[in-house]
Amino acid sequence: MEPQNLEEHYVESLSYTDQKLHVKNFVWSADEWPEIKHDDFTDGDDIPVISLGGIDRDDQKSAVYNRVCQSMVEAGQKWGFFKLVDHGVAPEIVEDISVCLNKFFDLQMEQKMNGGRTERLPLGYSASNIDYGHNLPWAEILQLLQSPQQVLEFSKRVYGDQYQALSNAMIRYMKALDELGIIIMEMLAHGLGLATDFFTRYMDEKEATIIRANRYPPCPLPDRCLGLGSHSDPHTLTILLQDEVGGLQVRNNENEWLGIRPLPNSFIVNIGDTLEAWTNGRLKSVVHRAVVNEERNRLSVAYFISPKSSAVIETPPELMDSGPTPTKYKPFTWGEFRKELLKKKRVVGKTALHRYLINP
Ligand SMILES: O=C(O)CCC(=O)C(=O)O
Ligand SMILES: [Fe+2]
Repeated sequence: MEPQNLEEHYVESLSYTDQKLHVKNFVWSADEWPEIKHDDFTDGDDIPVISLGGIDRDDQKSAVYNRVCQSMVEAGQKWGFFKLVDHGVAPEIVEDISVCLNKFFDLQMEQKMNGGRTERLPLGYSASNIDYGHNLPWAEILQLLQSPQQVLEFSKRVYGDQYQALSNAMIRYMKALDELGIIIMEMLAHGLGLATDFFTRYMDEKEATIIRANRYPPCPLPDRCLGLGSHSDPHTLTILLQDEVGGLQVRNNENEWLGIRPLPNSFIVNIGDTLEAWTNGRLKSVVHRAVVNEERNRLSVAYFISPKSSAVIETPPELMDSGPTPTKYKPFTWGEFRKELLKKKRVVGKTALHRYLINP
């Protein structure tokens, strides 16, 4: 069918009961149209795979611990991304959250809207992001704080007294990912020659850690729409779960888009803007996006890890450069950066950190 005809199709999966949307409402500006498809992968050209098999956190002098820390830092420098296997999160925890989130997204819109995002609380469920006006994401989104209380409240609003399956799955998953996040942050610090607790000493409170589930419905016009446009993650570290469908693409050092092949039982780990600044640009926060496909729903779950709001993001002496400008960024607190982010509707590409650059 011609794109013009497809554009007239009604998009039930992303329409609210009082707001009917058609494919044409989701067509992006032509310069953003993806040239590679959700399942275009290049053999031998993908982000590194790192295994935590045999890692003992309490034996930081061991050769294997040091080798894996080094490979994490190298991946963070070169790609900003890696796949993590043998990560120690129980398969049933991952299975459970995937099943519960897919069931949630399968509900009728009216029921999902009981947990809808409101002006007061910019979290909860939303179909796309209508307030962007144009370049609308082809995605349903559920965002919640790492707060068992908020998760329970949300589950009860959607499911009434049947709330426990979703809230239990989410609370368990968040706890497991907090633990994994600490291990990774310790290993990155160690690999950079910093005290192992250099980052994690600010991470005992989880007030600003967020879970975001994205479900991308089948799209009749995937070469003109995007699930999520090109962006970098503003937080410190992202641990992303993606199903087997494919759609995550990362921009490499040659500015080309690269499809990330789904790998069973793995997570994708990527460096956020805050960690790039904290490490004086040693670790890179890299632009990525999600493309959609004609046939299948795709689920991804991003866990955005952050320090507490009062943490000062400031380059440690070990990572300063020689020469007249030893640091690239002015110090800032995560809380201040986060407040700025919340004011913006959308951050395109990699622009959020620029105002802290010493030499813009
Ligand atoms: O769906 C994906 O693979 C990417 C999700 C993502 O980048 C995000 O939620 O920030
Ligand atoms: Fe992202």
